[in-house]
Amino acid sequence: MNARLRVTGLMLKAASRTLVESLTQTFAPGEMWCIAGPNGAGKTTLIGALAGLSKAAAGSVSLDGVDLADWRAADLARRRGLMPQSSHDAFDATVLDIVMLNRFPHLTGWGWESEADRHAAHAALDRLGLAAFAARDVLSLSGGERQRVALAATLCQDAPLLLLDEPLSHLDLHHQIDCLHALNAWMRERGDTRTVIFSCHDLNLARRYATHALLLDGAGRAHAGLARDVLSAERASAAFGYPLTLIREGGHEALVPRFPN
Ligand SMILES: Nc1ncnc2c1ncn2[C@@H]1O[C@H](COP(=O)(O)OP(=O)(O)OP(=O)(O)O)[C@@H](O)[C@H]1O
Repeated sequence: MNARLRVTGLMLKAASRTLVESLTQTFAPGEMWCIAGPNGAGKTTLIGALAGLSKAAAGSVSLDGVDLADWRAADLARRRGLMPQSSHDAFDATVLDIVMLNRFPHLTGWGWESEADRHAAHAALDRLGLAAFAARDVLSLSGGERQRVALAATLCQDAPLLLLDEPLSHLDLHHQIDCLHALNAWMRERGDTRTVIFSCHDLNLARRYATHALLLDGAGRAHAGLARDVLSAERASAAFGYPLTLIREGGHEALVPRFPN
């Protein structure tokens, strides 16, 4: 089961501002894409359009050759998972129940969860080091713990296309790396049939873990390609309006700001 997302001539606007002028790109199975760019560049807007939640000013987005607007909601939910930037919990619920909610597209018959759904939820919690949290009230979690639960829920949906809006924003470095490892492992175990698209402000994590990057410059331009080519010191400096330099040390690379003296 894989998914091929195709964007053709996509134009995105916010009021009178053009966020993306014209984007044509395929997001293929086995690829992990990072959407990067300065605040307000349009990362969340783009993810909304890729998910089929918001309408573009022009162009189209198709999944497996079918325009997103033509998908039945239930079928689309089995094909793409979306992790929004934040989760708002209004009621008490256990972490396990929250994760299990994302099995909804797979339920059949009377809509009761099966043993397989329960197993998938526990496996997703295990994958993100959250097994001990299964019975905890979701309202008692810290921001970072809640974010990892949201990622576990999205993985539990087991859709071929995952769209993750800043999945690492509340996490410390250790958990950021653990989550990217977990995503990588999830993709590999499924024979690189899955496509992951996530937005992220940490260019070094993106360079290390993403196969591809889409860099929005906030002025309508979007650079797409292999992560290390797109997130170069030159391109990133221009997009973020701050001089960056690439340093190399013992086989590691990092983009660092050139702080003024
Ligand atoms: N209804 C609206 N009217 C005017 N501008 C809007 C509206 N909705 C969104 N915008 C603007 O669109 C731009 C893109 O927003 P978006 O949330 O996609 O940016 P982002 O790249 O995800 O930013 P961040 O890194 O801060 O999360 C922002 O400048 C935002 O203020």
